[in-house]
Amino acid sequence: MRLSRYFLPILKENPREAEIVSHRLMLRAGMIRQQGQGSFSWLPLGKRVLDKVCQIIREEQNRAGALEILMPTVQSADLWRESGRYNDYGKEMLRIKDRQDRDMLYGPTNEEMVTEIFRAYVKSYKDLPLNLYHIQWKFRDEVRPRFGVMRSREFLMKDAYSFDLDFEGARAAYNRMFVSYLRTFTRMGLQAIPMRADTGPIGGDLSHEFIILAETGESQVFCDRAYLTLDVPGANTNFSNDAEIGDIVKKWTTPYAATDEMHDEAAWTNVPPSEQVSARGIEVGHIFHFGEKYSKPMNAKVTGPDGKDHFASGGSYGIGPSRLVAAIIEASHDENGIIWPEAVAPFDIGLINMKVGDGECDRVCAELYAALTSAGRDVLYDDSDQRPGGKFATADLIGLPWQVIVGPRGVAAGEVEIKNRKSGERETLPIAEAKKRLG
Ligand SMILES: Nc1ncnc2c1ncn2[C@@H]1O[C@H](COS(=O)(=O)NC(=O)[C@@H](N)CS)[C@@H](O)[C@H]1O
Repeated sequence: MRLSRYFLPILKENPREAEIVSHRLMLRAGMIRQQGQGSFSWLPLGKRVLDKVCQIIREEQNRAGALEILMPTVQSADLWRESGRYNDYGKEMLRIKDRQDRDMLYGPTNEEMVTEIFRAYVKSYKDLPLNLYHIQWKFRDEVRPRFGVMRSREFLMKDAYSFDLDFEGARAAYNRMFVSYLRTFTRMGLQAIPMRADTGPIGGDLSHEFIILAETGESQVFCDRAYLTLDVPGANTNFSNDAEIGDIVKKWTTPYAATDEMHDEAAWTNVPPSEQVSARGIEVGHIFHFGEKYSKPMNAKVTGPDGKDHFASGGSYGIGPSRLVAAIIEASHDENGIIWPEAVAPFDIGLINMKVGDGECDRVCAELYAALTSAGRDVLYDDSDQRPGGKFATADLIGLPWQVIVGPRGVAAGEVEIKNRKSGERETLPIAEAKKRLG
């Protein structure tokens, strides 16, 4: 992609409304634009990152056996009246009237709707286990939206919903999602720690939040240092083996970890002081087991092996893709800007032409762009008329993992400079070598 043909509204100054670094950098890097309170447009650079985050989530949900669907954002209030949550949900729910004056709402979550889908088709335990998920926009009229997309009113959520015959099956479904989350956040370059959590308006009695440690996090968390070095399940994890998955969950829930709502001071004293980590954290995922909370009032039941009817035992599993974009920046930035982990970077390489219009520089840039692109790399070619200093600042700000710097002196010697954004390491090498190294 040529920068001269892209849409990247970089801000030179720090926007005063941004209180935390991710909000500041997302605005300055031209990734988002605020459209209203807690409501944002995703501009081209931001949308590329959001899509990569969603793709990793999708791959790991599919690996764990969940099936992707897509449900509407606007829901009928009648469904929520069946579960009893229409009144309970409170002021966070955006309530709407349609032209026939029917009560509608902009979905804050989809437990009722997915239960309606389930009860319409699934009648036998032989059709279980079933886990349906979607990646869909939600609206929650947060009393205090802030920190940009970290706590917005309209936000993207992956929400998965499992259905099983009994608690044993539902616990196995919960465990599969738990392990899937460990893999998901690791692939984004994040260290997420599962913590026993409160269940709130979703309900149930078994819940874990997945928290990444960051000093700007809204949650206060306490955990054993052991979590920082546990090895994350590999791509060969057998999600069909309940025992194997259960062992992984046991390993990841034995050392102490709790959010402040669930913190147990007595248990905490059993953790050696040298092993105690008390920090701020960002909740990037939250999983719940809630049994018959929705299937019973909505009469979603299956015939069991005993020939009797059983209300499905359910769970729901949320991840915040739009929040994750901000969380990744909180976890990976420096004073010059964002440092994208390769797996979610909007482009792999920033190609910087220090002297646009110079025949040799233009030629070498075109050659490198063609070679790297045909090698499958996403290249953002800064062919703008900015001065070199401004180009370097932009490249550091938007945080692409690699920069290739093409200058007149270098090309005269048949060389270019490559720079790794994370380490800051620079290396001058022959053009052919650069193609090989980054291609
Ligand atoms: N206001 C918000 N802005 C951005 N992301 C949010 C917001 N509220 C929640 N999220 C993200 O959405 C995830 C899931 O939200 S939740 O309320 O915990 N869970 C649910 O709604 C369940 N229905 C899971 S299917 C959270 O872990 C968080 O990462």
